[in-house]
Amino acid sequence: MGLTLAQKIWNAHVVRPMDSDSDLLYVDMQLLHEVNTPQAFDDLRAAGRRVRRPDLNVGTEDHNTPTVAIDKVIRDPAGRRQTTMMRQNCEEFGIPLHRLGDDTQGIVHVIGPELGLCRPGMTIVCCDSHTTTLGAFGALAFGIGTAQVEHVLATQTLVSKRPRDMAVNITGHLRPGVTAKDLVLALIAQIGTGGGQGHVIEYRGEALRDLSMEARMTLCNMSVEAGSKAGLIAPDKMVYGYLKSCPGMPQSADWEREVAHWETLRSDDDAVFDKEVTIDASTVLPHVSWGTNPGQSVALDGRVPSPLDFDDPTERVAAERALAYMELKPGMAMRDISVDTVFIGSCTNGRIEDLRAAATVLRDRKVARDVHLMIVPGSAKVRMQAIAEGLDEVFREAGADFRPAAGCSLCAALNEDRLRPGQRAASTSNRNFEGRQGKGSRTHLVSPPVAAATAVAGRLALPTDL
Ligand SMILES: CC(C)[C@H](C(=O)O)[C@@H](O)C(=O)O
Ligand code: SF4
Repeated sequence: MGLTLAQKIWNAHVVRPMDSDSDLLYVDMQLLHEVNTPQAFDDLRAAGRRVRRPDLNVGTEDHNTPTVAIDKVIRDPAGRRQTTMMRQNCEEFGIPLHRLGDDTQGIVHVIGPELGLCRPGMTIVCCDSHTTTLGAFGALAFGIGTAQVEHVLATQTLVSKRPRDMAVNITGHLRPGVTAKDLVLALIAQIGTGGGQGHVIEYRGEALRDLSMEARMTLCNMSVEAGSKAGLIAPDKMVYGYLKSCPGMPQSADWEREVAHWETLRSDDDAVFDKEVTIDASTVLPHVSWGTNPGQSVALDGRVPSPLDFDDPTERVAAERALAYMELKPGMAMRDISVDTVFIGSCTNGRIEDLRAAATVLRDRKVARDVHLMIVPGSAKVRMQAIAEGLDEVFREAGADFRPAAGCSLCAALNEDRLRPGQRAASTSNRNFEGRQGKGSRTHLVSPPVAAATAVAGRLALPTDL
């Protein structure tokens, strides 16, 4: 029987089997940020251990860091403490750190690719659930907890449960104006937030070949919102083209050899997946979430559903609760929902292509008077690129708040950027749980073009509505 891509990568990294369902895996790269890591370093220190391969660990500062006044002391005490510890820990253990203010700093999942830290066939872990993003490069990349971080620091290996395999077959092609964000929201609405539980999703199908690296990263990023361990896409020319210009890549003959190896990284024709679903990309419309999990999403053309629309009792109760929290009435047109905040950023949609898409909509237009449009680049590099292309001018002219520093910002409200209770945002991020953007805040997940159009209209809107 043939093997799936995920199985091939997994098998190539098994140091030794542990028990019937888990293996000790070699980890090619561990990425770190300031949340969830201080404890791992403390425990390492307490056990008198060193970091086995400081060269295969890389840190950044992203969750707690401010996006304004970055030259001042971080005001929030928790943020200040975690960032300080990150700096001390990386210094003490010899791990390279991309600090706030550096040209290479940014959200961990955005800088990983930029710095050429992820290549096809690698195993990559990070103390963060959206590590799945890096599956866009044909790597097996997933989030781990604090105790596992310590284990990887000490040994560069990890005990992990063998995942099952799920194929998401994407047929057809996305319509103009429909993005990878819409595709993944539609997928999660179809399979549910537990649809990928225990599985690695491999996205397959011709439609993928049209998708840019940014779009593929958006898709893989949100795989975790379907409950999956990882999401990946077999590498192709698009991946090689992206990587070619990244730092540290092999040159000439070595590069050719590497590419020849990457070409073998695909599922065998007779590989068997434990689960398989199909989604026709040509039927996907721009999507927006109405509830408090990413699966509670509908087409923007649609209406807020009624709990009675759900046959499953658990889903019905969840819908009732979500509608109460979101203060929405069944049957209301999604387009009639007005917002006071729009956030464009995060590891889902804070890349240059996302900022370009927003700028295309905002050019020669103004943000609605009562709306605060906050645009936070995913990395310092994205920010510099946006400025080089004059996007910052477009944002300023439109009345948007283009932040001078990169980070997670309003995606998780772990720094000073947060909504007040009752505020409502359209957000290009990935999670819309209760209180995600601040206590009592309400979030509608959208794509970058919809976010920009919504900022102009003051209510959920498509660019074609303007
Ligand atoms: C803080 C971090 C551990 C968390 C995650 O794991 O995803 C965060 O990035 C998030 O998006 O909620
Ligand atoms: S941008 Fe949001 S989802 Fe991504 S790592 Fe940061 S907090 Fe998590």
